[in-house]
Amino acid sequence: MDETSLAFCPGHISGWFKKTGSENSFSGSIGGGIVISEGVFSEAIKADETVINVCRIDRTGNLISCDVGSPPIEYALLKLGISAQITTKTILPVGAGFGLSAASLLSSIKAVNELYSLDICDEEIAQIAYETEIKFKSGLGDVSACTGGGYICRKSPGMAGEIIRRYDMDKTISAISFGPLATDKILKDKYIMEKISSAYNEICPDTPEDFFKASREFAERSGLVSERVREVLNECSLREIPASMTMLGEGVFAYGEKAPAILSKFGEVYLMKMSDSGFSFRNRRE
Ligand SMILES: Nc1ncnc2c1ncn2[C@@H]1O[C@H](COP(=O)(O)OP(=O)(O)O)[C@@H](O)[C@H]1O
Ligand SMILES: CC(C)(COP(=O)(O)O)[C@@H](O)C(=O)O
Repeated sequence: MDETSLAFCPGHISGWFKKTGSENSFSGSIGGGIVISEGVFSEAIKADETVINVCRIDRTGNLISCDVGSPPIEYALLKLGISAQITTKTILPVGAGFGLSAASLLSSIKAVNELYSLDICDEEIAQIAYETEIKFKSGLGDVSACTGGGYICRKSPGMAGEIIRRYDMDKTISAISFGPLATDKILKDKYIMEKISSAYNEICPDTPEDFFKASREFAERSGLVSERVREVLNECSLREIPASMTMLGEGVFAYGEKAPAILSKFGEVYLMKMSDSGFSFRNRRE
């Protein structure tokens, strides 16, 4: 049997963010988010040609569907000068604001690092993932977020940026998605990005409730809340359930035990917790 290497990276839901750098350069972002227990598993096998299978699985790990190809991961492997067959697996929808492009990059690079004994340290792995994200405009701050766990506040951008991580978010986090918002298109839209910038409020909440309050205030000011998202947020407000919009996806994430029942009226509910840790190697087998 072929040698297989498995790594995992948690996803990251941004509650608020602001792009940093000059108008046409994407140096990263500052903002707040939650590193979540659901994310991406990447399984790598040595191969002469790179093939990336992007798969959805159900809660029990059964495959639902797979697509072939992930330009960011293909690019990262090319930069490393290696080829591999990689299968990424996640229960979460792609492009829906769960930071899966960053998670799939980090878990895939970590997996091939072990597979080929490349001896690249975690900081370098994150740097490659970060540069790839910026190049493809598939994310700005998710890579730095997923180098650790917690609900976080990124005070400065990039891999050397200052991040405050808090860990007292113990209750269930639930989320629904109405569909994707293409991160690269939004990041290239000058009008939307200006609105997002002016919605930004420099804040570092120190309780889960304040985290959701700050997220909600940003979402309201950002102009990104759709009719469908608004309906769910209103329903949550009525029941005093902390909730906001998943950045950048047309969806809602909410906090606490009352939330799943309310969200389930609107769509499939994804249940998760805050993750205490970032990306990691899982195992290698023959
Ligand atoms: N699970 C995954 N496995 C492999 N590649 C992925 C995965 N999720 C996202 N990507 C890649 O990243 C690109 C952009 O994703 P993006 O819209 O930023 O999603 P997200 O909001 O989940 O981060 C996708 O078109 C795909 O090429
Ligand atoms: C909000 C976003 C720019 C994109 O997040 P996603 O759509 O999940 O890739 C994120 O990377 C951030 O900088 O906060």
